[in-house]
Amino acid sequence: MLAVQQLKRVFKGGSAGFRNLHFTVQESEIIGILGTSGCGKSTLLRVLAGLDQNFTGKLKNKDKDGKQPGMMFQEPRLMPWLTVKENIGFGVKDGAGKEVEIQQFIDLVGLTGFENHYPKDLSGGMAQRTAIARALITDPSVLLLDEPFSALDAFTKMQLQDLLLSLWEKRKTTMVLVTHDIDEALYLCDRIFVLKGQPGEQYAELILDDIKKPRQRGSHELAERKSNILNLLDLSRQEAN
Ligand SMILES: Nc1ncnc2c1ncn2[C@@H]1O[C@H](COP(=O)(O)OP(=O)(O)OP(=O)(O)O)[C@@H](O)[C@H]1O
Repeated sequence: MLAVQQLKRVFKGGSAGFRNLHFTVQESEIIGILGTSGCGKSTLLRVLAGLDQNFTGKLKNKDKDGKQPGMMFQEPRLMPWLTVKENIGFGVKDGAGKEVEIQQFIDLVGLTGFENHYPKDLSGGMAQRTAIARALITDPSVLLLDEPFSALDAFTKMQLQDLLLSLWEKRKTTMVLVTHDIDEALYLCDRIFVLKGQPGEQYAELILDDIKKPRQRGSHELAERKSNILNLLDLSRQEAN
């Protein structure tokens, strides 16, 4: 679904981005990207999304039907003059099934009854539900998520993680999730890439597909992996010093 080889993006004047990235994302996988601040995670997602073309190396980001990735950000980026229904349907071509399809996505993300609300009348969690539906309705090859829940309170965050998981169970959408939240990555992901340095480079890959989903938050298994990741991040800090 997604493959990169020797991928590199640095900015003018040598400002850090990332370099030496090689990975492949298989259909239906959820990949986590973890790394200390400034190691190029958001830059990487922009390149994967096709929003930044100033990279070197190889990038394959379209599926066999030519579909492109979809993107979701920390803030919902809804159009304030459009209702929930109109925001979700914005990128959908007009046609006989359009209304039904929009309603299906509204139901899927738990916004039934809020179709005609405007963004200003939504909670942060509801706005992100709208953003998830808007991203998924275009049936992207891969859903790229840039810290999608980091602005939400802990309770809403867990609800939306569960929503994402239930959508994945129903639709098996391939996802790449950039997050600062190690617990979130452990709860959702099949593999986690740890980046380090400036420019960021691939430092480690953790494989979690042996732990069945839905996972138990705070379980012994996840706690063990968490301490693993913390060690990796501590090591990367020591090396940087
Ligand atoms: N448009 C730009 N021009 C110059 N430098 C940039 C630009 N965008 C990002 N950078 C630099 O690239 C590096 C990586 O930025 P990026 O936002 O991708 O990191 P990040 O890992 O997502 O950080 P954080 O976790 O803090 O969000 C930073 O050092 C940043 O200063």
